Amino acid sequence: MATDPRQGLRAELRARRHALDARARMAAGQAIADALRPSLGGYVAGYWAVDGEVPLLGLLSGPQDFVYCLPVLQPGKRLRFAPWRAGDALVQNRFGIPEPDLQPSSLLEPEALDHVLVPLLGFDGRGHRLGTGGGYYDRSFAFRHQHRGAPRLVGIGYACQRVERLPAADWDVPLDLVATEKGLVEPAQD
Ligand SMILES: Nc1nc2c(c(=O)[nH]1)N(C=O)[C@@H](CNc1ccc(C(=O)N[C@@H](CCC(=O)O)C(=O)O)cc1)CN2
Ligand SMILES: Nc1ncnc2c1ncn2[C@@H]1O[C@H](COP(=O)(O)OP(=O)(O)OP(=O)(O)O)[C@@H](O)[C@H]1O
Repeated sequence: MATDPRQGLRAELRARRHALDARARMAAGQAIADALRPSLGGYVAGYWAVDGEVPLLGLLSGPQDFVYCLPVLQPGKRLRFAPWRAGDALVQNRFGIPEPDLQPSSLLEPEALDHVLVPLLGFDGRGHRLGTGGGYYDRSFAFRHQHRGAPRLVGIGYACQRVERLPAADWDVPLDLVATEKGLVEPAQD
């Protein structure tokens, strides 16, 4: 949307992320994987990092007490999720992001997940998130407005993506936690 006041902020936050070199990104991904691993179990949705996002593949090395899943685009700008292990088949979606090549009947609904590692461009201390602007996560996890149970939504970002306060929209689904290379951020109440 050309008039979305968040667009300028998205460009600024994207530039901050691109300023990090590959080494810093890998180190951040490893630190975040190490910090989160002990708390993970069941079905865990990750993502295939693109555009300088925090890489999560560190989660897949070493012992794993959870089933790692990747998002799969659905009609209506929603997401479902597919278990994925290194070596499993991938196809590119319309944004050029690899996703598992599974029959629709094998995909998991968002409600079936235990933890969701949510990619973000920006976050604030209240657990509000700025994403790429498609509303995919907000739409898919809108049920969290009604009940605060599982899945646990964990934003994944670099510390430099924190802003003082994001303009919150009605449809924003707040994060339960944000993980950065500098540690875990527990959202504060207003
Ligand atoms: N790694 C990763 N996977 C993800 C997301 C994400 O943010 N990161 N998503 C999080 O939602 C979903 C995909 N959402 C996306 C939304 C917009 C664009 C994008 O590039 N938009 C272009 C416009 C392209 C077009 O409309 O054809 C743009 O903004 O310039 C990409 C992915 C699911 N998978
Ligand atoms: N629950 C919902 N139902 C219908 N539309 C929604 C819902 N949540 C978000 N949207 C729509 O999605 C659009 C994009 O939302 P927003 O800018 O918050 O995306 P985002 O969180 O940055 O993106 P993403 O989750 O894909 O990374 C908005 O125009 C909004 O109207």
